[in-house]
Amino acid sequence: MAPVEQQVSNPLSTARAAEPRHFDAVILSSFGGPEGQDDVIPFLRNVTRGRGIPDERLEEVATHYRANGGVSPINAQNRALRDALETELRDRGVDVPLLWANRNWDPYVADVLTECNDRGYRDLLVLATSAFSGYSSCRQYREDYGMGLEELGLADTLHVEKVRPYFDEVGFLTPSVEGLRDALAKLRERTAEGPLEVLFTTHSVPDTDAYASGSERIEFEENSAYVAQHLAASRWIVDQLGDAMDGVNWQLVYQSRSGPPQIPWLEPDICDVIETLPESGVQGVAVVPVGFVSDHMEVIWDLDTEAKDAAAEAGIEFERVATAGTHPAFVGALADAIEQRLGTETAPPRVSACGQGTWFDNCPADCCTKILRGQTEPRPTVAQTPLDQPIAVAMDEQGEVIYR
Ligand SMILES: CC1=C(CCC(=O)O)c2cc3nc(cc4[nH]c(cc5[nH]c(cc1n2)c(C)c5CCC(=O)O)c(CCC(=O)O)c4C)C(CCC(=O)O)=C3C
Ligand SMILES: [Fe+2]
Repeated sequence: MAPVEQQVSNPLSTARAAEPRHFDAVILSSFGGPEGQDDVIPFLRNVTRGRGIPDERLEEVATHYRANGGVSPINAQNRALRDALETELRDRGVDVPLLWANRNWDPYVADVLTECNDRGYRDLLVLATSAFSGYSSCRQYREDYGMGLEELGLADTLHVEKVRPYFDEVGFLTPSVEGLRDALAKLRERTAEGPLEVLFTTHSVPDTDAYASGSERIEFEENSAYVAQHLAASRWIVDQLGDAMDGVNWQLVYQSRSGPPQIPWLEPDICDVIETLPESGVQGVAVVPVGFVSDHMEVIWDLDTEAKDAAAEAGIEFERVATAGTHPAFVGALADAIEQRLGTETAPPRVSACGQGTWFDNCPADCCTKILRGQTEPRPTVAQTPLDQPIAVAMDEQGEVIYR
């Protein structure tokens, strides 16, 4: 568990909180995935529209889905998460409908916005299945809704906000702590006293995305909110394990790179690292997909197939830790975050287990900006704090919030 002094909200977390308000509905918002062989190519075209992903990469990724019957596990996982969260909210007496929408597959964001409008839901709270700051993980969700509203002519009718990135929630990190403890115990049984390695893994992104993540007004480790948050989450998980980490090295690695080879993405790649582990005598590797919330295709293919094969090739033992999925601690943390936005009487304080304070409810306008090819300005976006408004960037030693 987090140290006791972290169990209360701090001034930075409070300064970054939006005023609690009424929402007519919560929309669990995700990536989406194909549900059969015929969906695979249309889905991949949706994902890569205007992104310059080479055709060979698309064909390669298609084979991952094809091998699984053309079905991504992600939709079933999101249905399960929606059901679990719906039950949790009902058990808490929080009366708010929970809908589900995707960026790249049915049910699409625009269709769900239309449905909300038809049902008279005007104030909507988006909850993304992504825990970290970053263009793909946070801002793009705000753009999905900004563009959807504009397309439908509903920008003045519907009001959309988004739940903050929740990478620093105890409830999000707990499943990884439990899973890593089990994985290390299993590896110990199979490797006697030899050194072990823990690889925390997340989606690689182009360097330009990584260094644009967060706001330029805030300083981050490695100059990247995306990298800094993953490092903080990984360190916190390691700290919780205590003695179980004796003789165990850890590092943050990246997976699922795409895009043309001449464009730099975050490194090192997980499989490249696994290859070199025998050189330092490592006998077993535990892989923690800290960057993902469910065991979707990028987890079961890139880790359970490719990384596992790389470990076998290197002659070392392999364990992959489960993602948060529908773990009760995670579902509870998501329900807490919703209650905080609604301002219910039972809403717990905002607690950042591994950051200086929780992230912004409404991201600064300069957060994770990305101008896509053929554009001259950022796309329409919801749920942000205008540029001319100061933001809470840090907290000094006296606990005073610094604005910039
Ligand atoms: C940061 C990040 C997350 C984590 C945050 C989050 O969870 O949102 C994530 C999640 C996911 N990515 C997924 C799938 C894909 N991502 C692709 C492409 C890309 N991802 C990127 C980044 C991320 N992606 C980027 C910078 C690209 C390049 C093109 C672009 O800028 O858009 C491509 C195109 C082909 C390829 O190049 O691989 C596919 C098929 C699935 C679904 C898995 C399933 O079906 O179970 C999920 C959950
Ligand atoms: Fe992706």
